[in-house]
Amino acid sequence: MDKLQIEGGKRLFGEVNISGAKNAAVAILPASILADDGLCNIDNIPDIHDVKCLENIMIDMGISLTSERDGHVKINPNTIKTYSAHGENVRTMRASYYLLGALLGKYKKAEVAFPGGCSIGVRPIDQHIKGFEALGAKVTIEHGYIKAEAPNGLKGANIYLDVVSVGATINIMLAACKAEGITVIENAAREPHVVDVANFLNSMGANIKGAGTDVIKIVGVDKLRGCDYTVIPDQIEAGTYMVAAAITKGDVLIKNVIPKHLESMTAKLIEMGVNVEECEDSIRVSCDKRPKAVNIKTLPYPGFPTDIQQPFTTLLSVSEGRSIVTESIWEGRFKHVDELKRMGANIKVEGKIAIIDGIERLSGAEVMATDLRAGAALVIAGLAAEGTTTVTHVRHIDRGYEKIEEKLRKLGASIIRITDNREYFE
Ligand SMILES: CC(=O)N[C@H]1[C@@H](OP(=O)(O)OP(=O)(O)OC[C@H]2O[C@@H](n3ccc(=O)[nH]c3=O)[C@H](O)[C@@H]2O)O[C@H](CO)[C@@H](O)[C@@H]1O
Ligand SMILES: C=C(OP(=O)(O)O)C(=O)O
Repeated sequence: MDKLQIEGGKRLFGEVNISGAKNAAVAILPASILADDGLCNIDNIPDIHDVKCLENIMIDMGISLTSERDGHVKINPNTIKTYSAHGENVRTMRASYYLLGALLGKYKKAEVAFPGGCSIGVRPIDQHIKGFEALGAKVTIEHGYIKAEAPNGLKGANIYLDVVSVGATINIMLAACKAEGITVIENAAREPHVVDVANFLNSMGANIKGAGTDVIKIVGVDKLRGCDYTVIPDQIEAGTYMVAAAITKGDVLIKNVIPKHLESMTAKLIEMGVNVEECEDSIRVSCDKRPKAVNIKTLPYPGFPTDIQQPFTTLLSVSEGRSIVTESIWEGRFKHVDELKRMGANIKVEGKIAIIDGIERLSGAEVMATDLRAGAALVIAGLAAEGTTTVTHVRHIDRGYEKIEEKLRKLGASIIRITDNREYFE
């Protein structure tokens, strides 16, 4: 199993390019199934493990998918041979649940194994099921599979989500864009990736309005066609490099971003005394002093993203004063705290709250990535710590970060990947 070994204490300088957004790409790939004719040419697909899993699932289903250089993927979905998706790849990732909405929307039947994803708390899909049922589908759960079918077709409906759910909002959009009549999703998620998927579907000929607000209106259309599309940049990868620049007292230009998507993170860094300069499609983060403690509460967009909470916790662990972090989306998203404590952090978790008393410096240790962003948080800790940090279970990080050690090395970090006990420098 791969490990990342980091010699801490190097300030990060230079430029880093942000890849396409994981949580948009993993929805747009299954959304391409909805094309009735023509090819989907999608650019800026990140080179990450979750994308490879999804591509393999789709290829196994008979879909013609070629992944070309530089994040370009070409898809002809109409060679599909089955409406059933199963196997290890489906069960290990979260976003395989989007195959349900896409298959149901196009073929009116779908059978998909229960999804996996980060172990960050209970991850129900009741709102997805409620949405499919409101559109007229019969949904059953048997032998580890979710089966949805609508032999008489899907009909538009008004759906009020009981919780703001990214997955349910996107899955309902996928199922509804070819349903008969109008679907309205109320209390919809407003994340940039929700908007990106709506824009992709509209480029295919769908009629979706209101994405980015909490009311989305979908007027069903008869046919969708392939299109050319470019996935938005990953706001969480960008946030991760923003934190890495701040914690190492570096100066980094983070390129290929949409600064608007980063506003909640930018505001917190400025509150901490970090310098942030916004340009048109890049953001420069520099820091010349120890950041100040702040309080953070995770919320659905445009609030502070839960997915960047763990990297920020690392930064707060070496900031001056006491910070309170409230995680209000996932009840199990503090697993990185025990690992940070191995590095000397002074953090107490009480239910949804972490109380962090900043220390001067972390000390390197062997720590385990328990999930994707916990892994990123520990890499960031290693960059700032005194001595050597070894982060194990790197496969979690590889799910969502493209070439993390390569990008950090280019910024001056001392980081190597150890594979099967052999070190390699790419
Ligand atoms: C692949 C992907 O895009 N993953 C993201 C997606 O996950 P995911 O789509 O799984 O997260 P949701 O937005 O659905 O979950 C938000 C909250 O709603 C609850 N809930 C959700 C669905 C449901 O049917 N019932 C229910 O109660 C969840 O327990 C959670 O407390 O959004 C999360 C919240 O921004 C992010 O952390 C994940 O990175
Ligand atoms: C929780 C995350 O991913 P997933 O929903 O795919 O597990 C994440 O990207 O931080």
